[in-house]
Amino acid sequence: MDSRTGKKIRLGRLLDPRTGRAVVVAASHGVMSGPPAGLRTRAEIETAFSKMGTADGVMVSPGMLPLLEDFYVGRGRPALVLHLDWKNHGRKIYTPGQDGRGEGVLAQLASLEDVAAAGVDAVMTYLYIGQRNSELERAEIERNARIVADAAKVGVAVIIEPRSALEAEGPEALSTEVLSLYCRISADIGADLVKVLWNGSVEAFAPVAQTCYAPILVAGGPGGEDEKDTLQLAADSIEAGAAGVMFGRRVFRAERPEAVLAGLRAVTHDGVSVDEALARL
Ligand SMILES: O=C(CO)COP(=O)(O)O
Repeated sequence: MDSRTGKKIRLGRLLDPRTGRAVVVAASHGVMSGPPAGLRTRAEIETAFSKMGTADGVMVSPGMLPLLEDFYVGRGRPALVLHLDWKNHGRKIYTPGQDGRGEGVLAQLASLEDVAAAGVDAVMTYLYIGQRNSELERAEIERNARIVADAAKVGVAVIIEPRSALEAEGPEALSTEVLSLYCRISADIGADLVKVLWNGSVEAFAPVAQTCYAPILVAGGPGGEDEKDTLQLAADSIEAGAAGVMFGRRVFRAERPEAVLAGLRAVTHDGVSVDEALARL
C-alpha cells in the first residue's frame, strides 16, 4: 500500500474526474479576519452550509469541523478542504527594523497526521513571498515544502496559494510576470493545486495558467451581489486555462447561493456561456 493511492482518491473527490475541474467554496475567512459577514454566528454558518451541498469542495478552519461533520458525510458530498494556517492580520507592508506583521508570518494549525485522521481531502496553505526580509521568505518556502512532504506521507492533497507580501504597494504584485513566477514556484514546491488571485483579464491570466503545470483555482475576492459578475469571473478563469474557482464571499454572501453554485457548475464543468447559465437560473 502506498500513500499515493490516498492522494489520488482524495484529489478525485475534489477535481471532478469527468472534467478535471472544480467549484470550491471557501468559508474559513474567520481564522484570519474575525467573524465574516454571512458566517458570523453558528446559526449563520449552518444556514450557509445548508446551501453549499453542490460544491465540489468546501474549505473550513479546524475549529469549524466538529460543527459541520455531517455536511461532508454521504455519497456525492463536497470534498473536505482544510484551511491549514493562520496568518497575522496587521500592517500590509513590512517596515525594515519592525516585525514584519502582515508580511507573511504564518502558523500551521494542525499536523498532517491529524488532518488525515479527520478525513480531510486537501489542505490549503498560503505561500507568502516577495518579502524584503528574506528570512521570512525562506521560512515560508521551507514551511510549504514541509507541508507538501508531510501531506505526501499521509496521502492528503495540497493547495498552495501564493501571495505577494508587497500586494499593498501596488498593482505590480498582480502582474502576469509576478503571478507566473509565484504560481510556478508553488507548483515546483509540489502543490497539487494552486489557488491564486485573478489579475484582471483572460489575456493577463492565460500565461500564468500556461506556465503553471499544476491545475489552478481562481479566488473570488469581495463581491456576491452581482450573480452575472461572479459567473463571468468563473467563465473568464476557465477560458484563461484555470481548472476552476475557489470562491468564498461571492457564494456565501450571495442572495441565492444555491443558484450561484448551479451557475458556477454550469460554466465550469459544462462549458455553458454566462448568459445561458443565467437564463437557466
Ligand atoms: O479562498 C478564499 C479565501 O481563503 C477565497 O475567498 P474569497 O472568494 O471570499 O476571496
